[in-house]
Order: sequence, then structure tokens, then C-alpha cells
Amino acid sequence: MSSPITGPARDPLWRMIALARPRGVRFVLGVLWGAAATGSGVALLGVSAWLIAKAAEHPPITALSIAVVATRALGVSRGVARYMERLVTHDAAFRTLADVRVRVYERLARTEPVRRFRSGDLVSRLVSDTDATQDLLVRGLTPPLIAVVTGGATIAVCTALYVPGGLLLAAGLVLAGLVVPFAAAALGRRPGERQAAARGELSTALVDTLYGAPDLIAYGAMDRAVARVQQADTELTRVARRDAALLGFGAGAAALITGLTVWATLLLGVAAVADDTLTSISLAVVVLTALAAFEIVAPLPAVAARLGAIRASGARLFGVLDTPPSVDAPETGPALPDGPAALRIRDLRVRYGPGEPWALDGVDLDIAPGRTVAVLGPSGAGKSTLASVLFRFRDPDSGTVELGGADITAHPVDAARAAVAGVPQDPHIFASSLRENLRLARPGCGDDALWDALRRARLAHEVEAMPDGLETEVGSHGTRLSGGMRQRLALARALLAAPRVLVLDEPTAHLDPDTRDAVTADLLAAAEGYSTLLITHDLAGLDRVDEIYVLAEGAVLQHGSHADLLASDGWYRDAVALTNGAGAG
Ligand SMILES: Nc1ncnc2c1ncn2[C@@H]1O[C@H](COP(=O)(O)OP(=O)(O)OP(=O)(O)O)[C@@H](O)[C@H]1O
Repeated sequence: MSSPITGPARDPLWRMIALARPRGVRFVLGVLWGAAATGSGVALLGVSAWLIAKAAEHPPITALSIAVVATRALGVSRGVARYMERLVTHDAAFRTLADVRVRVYERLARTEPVRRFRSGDLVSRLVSDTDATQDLLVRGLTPPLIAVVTGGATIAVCTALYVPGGLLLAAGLVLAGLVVPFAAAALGRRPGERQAAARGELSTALVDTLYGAPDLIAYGAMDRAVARVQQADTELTRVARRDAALLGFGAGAAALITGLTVWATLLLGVAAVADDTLTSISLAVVVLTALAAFEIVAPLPAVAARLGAIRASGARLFGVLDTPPSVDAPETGPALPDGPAALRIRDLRVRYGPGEPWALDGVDLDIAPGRTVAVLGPSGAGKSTLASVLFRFRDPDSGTVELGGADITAHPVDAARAAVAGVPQDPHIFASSLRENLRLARPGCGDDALWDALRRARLAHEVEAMPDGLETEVGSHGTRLSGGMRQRLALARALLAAPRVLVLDEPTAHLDPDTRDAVTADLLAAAEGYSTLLITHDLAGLDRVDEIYVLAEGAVLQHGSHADLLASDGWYRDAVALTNGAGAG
């Protein structure tokens, strides 16, 4: 599912501009600096024309001195103003971009992004589609505004000198600065949209191929995956080529209009000079000023052609920003008390959609402070759903989940998530050092605390034996560590977060059976003293937990200690007998 959310009807371009509202004053300042730069450029050519034409009449040098100084001043001011415009608009755009990135990440933290967006597509949304905001502000919005300010002033000056020349310039600027860009935009809209989509497709194909490389090679499907990447790349190139052709059309049309306007002004002006209704000096000024004025609108066709792509990127960006949070939670709330807490679940019911069957159907579960409880069940029993409710990725449809006597839905999501930490099935290990991976849970904490957590997770010996100790780089996804070490590292990280409830969600699912038993034993030993929930589908280590809940089809089938459940007829005793039988066989 790439983008299930459609935003409100408002145009994404306007919504992107609205994102920059807090930086509005800076943008206005940037536009004024830009107008000063382009105005200086136009005035420089106008004054130069006056100077050359006047000098041809051999006046006393004093008659030219002001114009000479003005050309130097305009030459300098053009550079300074351009520099200031770039500085101010980029500063404002980067600040806006930083705001937008924070909003996007905040939104993703409130949803289940990985389930909603394909990972490569999400990368594309986070990088290039978010960057499009900056592109719009610096290249899409500022040049037209500058063109309006400077173009208007130039038309006024030319009209004052020679009315037909002013009118011709106005017509030429409207054609080159409005009609051509709008035509380019109309043509560029679809390719622009297709370019953003094609970029997302390429990114998805690449990420899938990179991450899935071992499986693709094992199944001999690498050629097909590479062909998919090549197809996406070809589509992107084709669309980009079409966009480039549009740009060429815009630039060519603008150059044609410039030439025609200047020639028409020149021809009319020559006739006016012959009729003595215009001085030759004014003619030189009007013609060269008109020529310079077209420089102002020269970037606009490119801007308009790019707007289609920016609009499409904006739509994809708002696809993320408009995604409703997956849970309802207050922004602020009381802090949860420190230390191991009691977890009390009553009549919990959860399903994934109005017509869907219940994934959890009236579950009651208790963990006393400092005790370890296991939830056991076959695939589809609802174990992961229970974990996602505890991690606050999903709201209960009905029933209550209380932590330390307080409903977890009454707390801000961040507070609730800090209170329930754990080891997921496949914990993400960052391509960084052991120290940085651990500090993620408690930024800035000292090495003593890190070693303490490593000792509890039974990883300290291995790390001590590594030449670089805590500085050891673990590689992308922790590939330089064994599977068991990755789980222990994730446990040490969870312990550092000092959660009120520790959730071990199938922590050994990806390990081989021998390692599995050792890691389960170590995890349970390390979890001693914590209120711990072990979610599992295999029986390893369950004799060490205080209580076991057997879950089937979303409901609690059996509940009791290992000894109680072995003593009574039912699913658990059968499963243990089956496992022992298989082991013996
Ligand atoms: N994202 C989802 N959308 C719709 N239904 C879902 C979704 N996730 C789980 N389910 C359904 O909810 C029920 C419980 O699934 P859940 O993943 O919680 O079980 P589980 O015990 O964790 O299984 P497993 O051990 O295979 O992960 C199943 O019927 C499953 O099909």
C-alpha cells in the first residue's frame, strides 16, 4: 500500500508555501534583495546605454561623471544584493525544511509507517519529496515574485521614456514571463507527477533488491529484481528527458519573444526618432533596458516546468503528514511512576478494521510488579497485536490496559512508550559502535551503566574480548555480530531504558534451536526484577516464568503456572508432550 491517504482538496503547492509561513519575513526580505539585484542589473544596462549614447555627443566629462559612478555602484550592488538574496532565501528555506522534516518524523512516530508505506517509497518521501519544499521556496516562489517587482518597475520607467516601448515591453514580459511558463506548467504537470512517482518506484526497487539480495540470490530471482530496477530507471530517464525537452521549449520560446520585442521596439523607436518624438539617447536606453528586462523572466519557464514535479512531491509529502495518528493520546499527561509496575489488562478487544474478525477478543491478563509472564500461542493467536497495543502502535477497540494503576491511553504516546520497552523479534541494530547503539536508549549515559547493562544481558565477556570494546563497529544491521549477540545487545539497550514493563516479543524467533534456549535463559535471567512479558510461540524456558497465558484465536485458552498447566488437561500439556516426543524421536 503506497499511499492510502488522500489529503484535503487544497493544492499541495499552496500547502507547501503555507509551511513556510513562520519564515515569511525572511522570504520577503529575500525577495527584496533579489529585486535589488535584478533591478541593479537592468539599471546597469540602462545607465550604460545612456552613457554610451551621451558620450557619442562628446559632452564635457562632468556631464558623464554621475553616470560613470552609477555604473560602478550598480555593478557592485548587483553582486552584493544577489549574494544577500541567496543567503537570506536559502537560510529561510533550510529553516523551513528543518521544520518540515521534524513534522514528518513526528508524524511517522505517531503512525505505523512501515506498515503503511513501502520502505523505499518512504525513503523517497523523507528525502526528495521533503527537499521539494526547499526547491519550491528558493526556485519556485522567489523568482516569480522578484520578476513581478523588478518587471513592474522596469515597465514603468520605459513607459515614462517612450510609451509604445513600455507597452511592448509589458506585452513581451507577460508573454515570456506568464504565457510561456503557464504553457510549460500545463505540459509539465503530468510528466512532473510521473517523475516523482518514478523516483519512488526506483527507490523502492533498489531498497527491496539491496535488502532482499540474499533471498533473491538463493531463489535465483536476482535477474528479475535487477530488471525491475532497470525498468524503473528507464522510466525515470524517459520522464526526465521529456521534462528537459519542455525546459528547452520554454527557453527557446522566451528567447524568441525577447528578440521580437526588442526588434519591434527598435523599429518603432527609430521611426519616432526620425519624427523627433523620441531622442536617440532615450531610444538607446529603452532598447537596452528592455533587453535586460527579459533576463528577469528568463528563469520562469524552467520554474513552471518544475512546478508539476514539486506539486507531485508535495502531494506525496502530505500523504505522510495527513496520515492520521494510529493512536489517540493526549499531548501532555502525568508522569508514570518509576520502577517495575503492575500491568492489568481487562476485556481487551482489538481488530484491524470494522468488518474484520477480532484479533484480540476479551483478553484479561495480569503481571504483578517484578514478575515474569509468558504469552504463548500459535501463529495468528494475537500475540503481535497484544505487543502493538502495549507499545502504543494501536488503540484498544474496547477494554482497558493499565500500567501502575493508570490507563496507558491517558498518557502521551512518548511517555507510554518509555514505560514499555523491549526486545522485538528483529531489533534494529544501527551501523554504528556498540556504545552508540546502547546509548540510543539513554543518551549521554556513562560507560559504567553501559557495562552494567551488558553484564545483565550476558554480553559483557564478548565485548571485553573485542579489541575496540564499546567502540566496536557492528556493521549495517549489526551484521558483524551473531544473531544471539544482536538479541543480547537489544536486551541491554532495553534495560538501559529502565522500562516499567519489559516486553520480549519473540526475541529468539530468528535464532537456531541451540542458541534459542541459551538466549531465552539469559534474557529471562537478565529480566529478573522487571515486570516482564515474554511473547513466544515455542515452549523453551517457560518453566522459568511465573505464569503462562495460552492464547488462541485472540482469546485466553489457558492460564496458570508451568506446573499447573502440566497438571491439567489441555493445549499446553499436549504441546509439551508433542515437543518432548519430537525431541525424543
Ligand atoms: N495489519 C493487519 N491487518 C489485518 N489483520 C491483521 C493484521 N495484523 C494481524 N492481523 C490479524 O490479526 C490476527 C492476529 O494476528 P497476530 O499477528 O497478532 O498474531 P500472532 O500470534 O502474533 O501471529 P504470529 O506468531 O504469526 O506473528 C490474525 O488473524 C491476523 O491475520
